[in-house]
Amino acid sequence: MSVRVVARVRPLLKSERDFDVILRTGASGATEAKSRESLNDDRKLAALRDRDNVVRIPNPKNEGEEYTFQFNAVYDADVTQQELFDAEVAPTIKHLFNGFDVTLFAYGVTGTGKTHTMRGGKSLADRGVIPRLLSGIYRRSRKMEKDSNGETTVQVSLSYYEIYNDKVYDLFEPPEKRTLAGLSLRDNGGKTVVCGLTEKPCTSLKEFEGLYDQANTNRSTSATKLNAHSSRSHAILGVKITVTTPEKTRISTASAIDLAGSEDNRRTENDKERMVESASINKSLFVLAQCVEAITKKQHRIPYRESKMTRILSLGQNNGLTVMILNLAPVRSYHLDTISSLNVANRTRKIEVREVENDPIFKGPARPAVRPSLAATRKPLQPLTASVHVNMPASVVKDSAKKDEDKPLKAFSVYSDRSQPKAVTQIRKAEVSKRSSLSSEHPIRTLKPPRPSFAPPQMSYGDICAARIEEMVEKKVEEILAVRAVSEQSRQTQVWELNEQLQRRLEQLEQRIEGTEDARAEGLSYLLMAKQHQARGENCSALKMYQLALPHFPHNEKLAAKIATLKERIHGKPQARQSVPQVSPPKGRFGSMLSLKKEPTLTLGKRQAEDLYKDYADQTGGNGFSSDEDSILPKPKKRATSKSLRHNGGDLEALDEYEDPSVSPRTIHLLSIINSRDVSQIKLLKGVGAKKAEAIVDCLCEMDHALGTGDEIVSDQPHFQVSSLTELSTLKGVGVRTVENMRNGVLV
Ligand SMILES: Nc1ncnc2c1ncn2[C@@H]1O[C@H](COP(=O)(O)OP(=O)(O)OP(=O)(O)O)[C@@H](O)[C@H]1O
Repeated sequence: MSVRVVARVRPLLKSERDFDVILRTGASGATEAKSRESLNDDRKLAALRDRDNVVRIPNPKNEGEEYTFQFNAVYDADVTQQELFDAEVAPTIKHLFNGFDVTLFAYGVTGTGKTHTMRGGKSLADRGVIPRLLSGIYRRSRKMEKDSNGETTVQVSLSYYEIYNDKVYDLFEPPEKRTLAGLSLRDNGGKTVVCGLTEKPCTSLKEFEGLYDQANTNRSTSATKLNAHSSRSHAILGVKITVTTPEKTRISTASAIDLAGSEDNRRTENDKERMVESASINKSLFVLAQCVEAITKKQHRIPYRESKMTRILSLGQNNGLTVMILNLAPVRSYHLDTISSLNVANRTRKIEVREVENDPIFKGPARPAVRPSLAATRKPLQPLTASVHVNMPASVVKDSAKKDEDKPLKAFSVYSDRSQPKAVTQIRKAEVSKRSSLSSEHPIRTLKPPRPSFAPPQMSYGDICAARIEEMVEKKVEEILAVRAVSEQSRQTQVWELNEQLQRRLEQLEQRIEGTEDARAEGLSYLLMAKQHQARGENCSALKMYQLALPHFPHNEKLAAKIATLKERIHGKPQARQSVPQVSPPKGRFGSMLSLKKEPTLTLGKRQAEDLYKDYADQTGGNGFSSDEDSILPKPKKRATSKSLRHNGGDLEALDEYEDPSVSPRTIHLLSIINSRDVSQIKLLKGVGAKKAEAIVDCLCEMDHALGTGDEIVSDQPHFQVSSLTELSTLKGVGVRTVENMRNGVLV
């Protein structure tokens, strides 16, 4: 069965206008919605399913031409949360209880309604797929338990985690418990599992709502220009259902995935932190698209392992049912992104998923464990006489049937591979010819010469009655099959052992390369950001990003050349350099907060530096800085000024080697944590507690105010960024020792 792909077009947002709509669906919108209102529930559902399942969008290069994409279903803006759930998700619940895994995931560009579809709003009507799914699961559980008079029990447990910047974090754990590396992944019997994930039993919908809401506060979301509550991570909710009857236990899992949306950073105007997230989101979605392409083209290598999200989603590898909800925005500003989403979804539709239910666990005496792949190719061998009869003349069959009545039933049940019946066929042939020879009284010499092991050479067939021969052959067959079964078993054991060894080796290798991969991904993120800065003409920021990328690609001549060209270009424009000293913070109070060895504005883009300079010039009546610089810049709080410039001596020299942030990935990582201003992350650094972390963030905020970039969310201006360890060591509450400690504790 293929992945079921359904498209959902969201309504226009307040800021969008009717005439910008470019997407057309087969259904005729509002009129159809009205006509559906008059129908009862079942017919409504049927009407929804019968709609024309196409999405039409103009060719961006030729508006007169239209592309048409067909999906399993298409839902317009007028389709309610309830209708979507009833049509697409409710039918999967019964499969879930029959032992099938179910995967539901929302895919689309940022701001197209994925979170609205999966989580939804607070009101009853607005609830999304996830709470409705849980409600359906609990309803069915109660019914099953009631109908079986309590003999069947259903247990539900939840896991919830996010993949943020390609690291896995447990959403049931508070953010301060997170480690920098996140949770690791492991392959377990063909499924990817997250190690150390919390699994919470959950007995009612109310309990679920409490857990889910609480966990969502731990999820990484932020405001971007395209979505005020943009998901910055992929969120995966696992609902494990254990159905226990007196005979067996069945476990199945529903995975509901709200993917982060791809972002066109020419439109988002993201800052550095959002850019890093965005690069990671875009990369994982790009890998997903590559996987989809590779699967549909039946390529040997599917790049699942290139991103944690694709590894977990395992599209086309997971058994059970998979539903992809493609979220679409109907307006022109999404034109190219919409076409690219439509293309990916269209390919996904062709991916075949094995509709295999999970094996039940039987109660009572242990049954022989048969691997599913073997079980599929093996079948119990019929008692030999039965197979012999198939090829025998009717008269002989009758005769022997009579004899069979007197014989005890054959109790053996040997399993054999389908590819092995050769031996049986041979014997069968011999049997048939023997029998026919016996019945037609043909001379014995027409028989194939008997193998020595079957009958002693001195034995004369003439002396042996048919029953005796049959008995001997059966005995021999049993012996051979028993030997085969044993050798097959030991072969299987060897294969399993080998597989396990390979698996272990693979895990070790993965652990080893994971560090390298992470570093590489980080390097790529910097490159991406550098390109974006350069495209916007922000050469200083671009240079900085290229320099940050350099340690990840140390022998890349092209990169080195790019950095050199950029440097030349920047130095060739003296006004940028000239502007820098003018915006550098005044000495005195402000200067005591930071080392002025490196001007803070160097961490800002050139354009911002110039803007900043203009701001200051305006305030001083166009004369640039006044003589009393303290009166130009807002005065920082007193406590931030107490830091003395104590780094003139040897301590700082120890850090000098790190002055250039491109020197070590460890330094870059440490600075990125500091610049994230996330107290929960900073306090986890070695030698830093909650108080110190808060003091650091306060100090950085004061720097923003001092530089006029304090309005974090609204302002397009960048925050003050710490760009070197020396600079870090001069922040309030941080000394050289602390910096060394922090740096030593960072794992990269
Ligand atoms: N079907 C819908 N009906 C009403 N409002 C919707 C619908 N779909 C989306 N919206 C609104 O559109 C906005 C963006 O939706 P949402 O946050 O779900 O997007 P998203 O795809 O999850 O974005 P991101 O990838 O950035 O997280 C929200 O204000 C949401 O309420």
